[in-house]
Amino acid sequence: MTTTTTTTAETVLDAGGVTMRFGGLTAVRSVDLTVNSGEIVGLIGPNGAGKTTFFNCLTGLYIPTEGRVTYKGTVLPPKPHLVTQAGVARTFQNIRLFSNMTVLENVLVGRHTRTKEGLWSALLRGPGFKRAEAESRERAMELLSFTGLAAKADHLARNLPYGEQRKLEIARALASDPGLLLLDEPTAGMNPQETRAAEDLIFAIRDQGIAVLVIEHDMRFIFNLCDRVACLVQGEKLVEGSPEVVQGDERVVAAYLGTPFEGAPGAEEVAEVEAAEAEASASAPADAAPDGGESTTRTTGPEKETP
Ligand SMILES: Nc1ncnc2c1ncn2[C@@H]1O[C@H](COP(=O)(O)OP(=O)(O)OP(=O)(O)O)[C@@H](O)[C@H]1O
Repeated sequence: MTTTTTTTAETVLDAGGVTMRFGGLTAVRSVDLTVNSGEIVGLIGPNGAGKTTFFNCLTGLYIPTEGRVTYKGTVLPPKPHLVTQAGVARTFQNIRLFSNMTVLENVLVGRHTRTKEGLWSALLRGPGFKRAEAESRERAMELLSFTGLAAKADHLARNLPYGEQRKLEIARALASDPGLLLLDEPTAGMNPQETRAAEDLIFAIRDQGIAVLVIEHDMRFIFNLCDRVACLVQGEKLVEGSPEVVQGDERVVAAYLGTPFEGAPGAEEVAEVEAAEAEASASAPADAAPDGGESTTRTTGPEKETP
């Protein structure tokens, strides 16, 4: 299903007709999605549905084969650092911290897109650089307090427990002062307590005026957190709506359980394969296996041993 999106003054992200092909594989097919200010939007879908590929198209890691992506009405440049500079920050499915740097240093790295001091100023450590450095440290410490990591500012990132490493990734993303934050599986590997804390943190980020788009497999988390949810299946947007609408949609349930329904992307191909298999097993003698091995015809009852 594709919905018509209307650009309003409130639209932060507007992705229209985004398609990404890798050779013969269409990983994302003509996906439209908007995120408005004050919103937390969820992106769900089974493994391989194209969620991360779609994120990569939004953040300049991939240049979409077709479609366009705008942030606050301006087309996003096709380079990750320029996308960050424009106001879109992200975290990754696999944590990407500088593990041998301290927690504070990791956040300072995320701050560099917002500092204007050049290389010479940094090397000569002039007054402009010192002032900018002090401001960056102050902002970084604020973010560490906001994410609950201030007491660990001097710890090496690699020594943080897993849940805190994920929080640190978020703090680092926030250091670029984004208007939109993209989170790719922020609770992956977390225990229930850490997941609840992550939920509170994302609500707090939204309350600071940052729109959020989040990919997640934990359905309870996503339906509790999001104002709107879109479900991708085999690269296409299948359903979009409120958490109540999406979780009650039989097509979403079927996609997760792997049961294709009429009209689902790929359902026709699955039906064809099933019909061909049924025809082949109907025409083959039950006790004959074409390759001389075991017959593929299965009976429903317990198999009897032949004497
Ligand atoms: N760089 C690439 N080159 C070729 N194929 C790719 C590439 N990246 C992704 N794909 C393919 O695109 C499809 C979508 O993958 P993607 O990782 O976007 O799915 P996903 O919904 O994020 O899955 P998961 O929930 O498992 O992370 C998959 O078939 C994947 O193998």
